[in-house]
Amino acid sequence: MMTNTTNGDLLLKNINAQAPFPISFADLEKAVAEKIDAGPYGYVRSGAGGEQTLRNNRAAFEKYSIIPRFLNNVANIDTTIELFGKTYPTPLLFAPVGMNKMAHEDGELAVVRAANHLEIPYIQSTVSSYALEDVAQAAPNATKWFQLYWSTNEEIAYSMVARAEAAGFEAIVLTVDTVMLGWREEDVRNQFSPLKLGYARGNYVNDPVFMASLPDNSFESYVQGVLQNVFHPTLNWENVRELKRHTKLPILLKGILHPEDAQLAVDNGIDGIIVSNHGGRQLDGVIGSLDALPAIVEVVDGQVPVILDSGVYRGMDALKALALGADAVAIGRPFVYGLALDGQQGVEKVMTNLYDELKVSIALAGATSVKDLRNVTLVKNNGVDDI
Ligand SMILES: Cc1cc2nc3c(=O)[nH]c(=O)nc-3n(C[C@H](O)[C@H](O)[C@H](O)COP(=O)(O)O)c2cc1C
Ligand SMILES: O=C(O)C(=O)c1ccccc1
Repeated sequence: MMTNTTNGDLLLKNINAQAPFPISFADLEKAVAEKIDAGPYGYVRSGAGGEQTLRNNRAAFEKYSIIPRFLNNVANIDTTIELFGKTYPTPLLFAPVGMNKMAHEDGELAVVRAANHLEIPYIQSTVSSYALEDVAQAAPNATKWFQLYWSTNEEIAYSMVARAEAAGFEAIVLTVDTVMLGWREEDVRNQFSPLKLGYARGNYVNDPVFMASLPDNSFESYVQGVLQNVFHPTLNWENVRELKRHTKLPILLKGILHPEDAQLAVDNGIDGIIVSNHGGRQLDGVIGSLDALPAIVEVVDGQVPVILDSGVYRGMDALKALALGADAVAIGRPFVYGLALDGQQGVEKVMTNLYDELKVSIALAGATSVKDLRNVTLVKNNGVDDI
């Protein structure tokens, strides 16, 4: 989308807002901590183990600085991107986040409506509160991708993929970093398990293959069935090749951090890569996802799109990831906080603020488009490394 930056309204509309809405990630987090219970809040906020990965994500963004260029006429900037042959007005995506009823009764329905309104691709989780068919019906025109958690019983995985195809989802995102749940101490502290509380029901109770696999229709059998299937430590490249044979949709792998895995993904005919450490929620002590990006961009070399998530909390973070070669960025916790605070409207506010800051930042860096950001000069550690 060509955006005119001369109207000066981007910040004033927030300053003049009737009901002030938190704008920074820290303020969003604080407001949500005051609004929802400690269990769900801790579940969303926390990282695995000692939260080193969570800190590494932020540290990676904080390490980079821009050396801007001026006198470049930045009155019109183009924030459009293209993915799998479709054009989108912003380089943002909704990362797949499960169990949205933890944040708001409208859950994924509110988020996909926001995605539709803002023309931002929506990635629905396997462990969503609402079924993928209901999400599709809530926003038939939104671009929707389906995030697949492999199932121990692979027929369940294929059944969900077939349902997603039938419901108009346009890509499959196979998450590879969650073959079992990370070591999450905050949830132990709070004795909180959303899976056991039934928040992940949507796609499972509506799946004929899953339901036929249960001994009976009790809630306990359902919970046991999900736990047995959603964690799938045997996942391997042969499964990826099989999945490819089961769908015509493009397949992305989410959670790639090593350039050799990125190379294997391309060699196996994968259509896109999401560089991610799951927002620091899986393995602790992992490289910040932004720090993993450059080596992956190098081996992928434009053959397939590279999307980044984990720690993108403001427009300037998105700018840095795009400047380092990401084709788009996906947003996780910030939209969940918007959802918790004000449903669909809250999601729209959070994503709009992120986008508005990105627009201002592209212009102030002296660039005129997302592609042009690749030419922006970035330095690490304030440029003092070589001194
Ligand atoms: C509450 C919560 C639930 C999540 N559920 C899923 C999921 O079901 N599938 C998945 O692939 N990633 C899931 N993620 C990870 C996100 O897709 C994304 O990788 C991560 O949130 C990005 O980091 P950020 O929160 O720092 O933006 C979840 C993240 C959160 C915070
Ligand atoms: O909480 C998560 O990050 C997540 O991805 C997940 C994975 C499996 C079951 C429930 C949630």
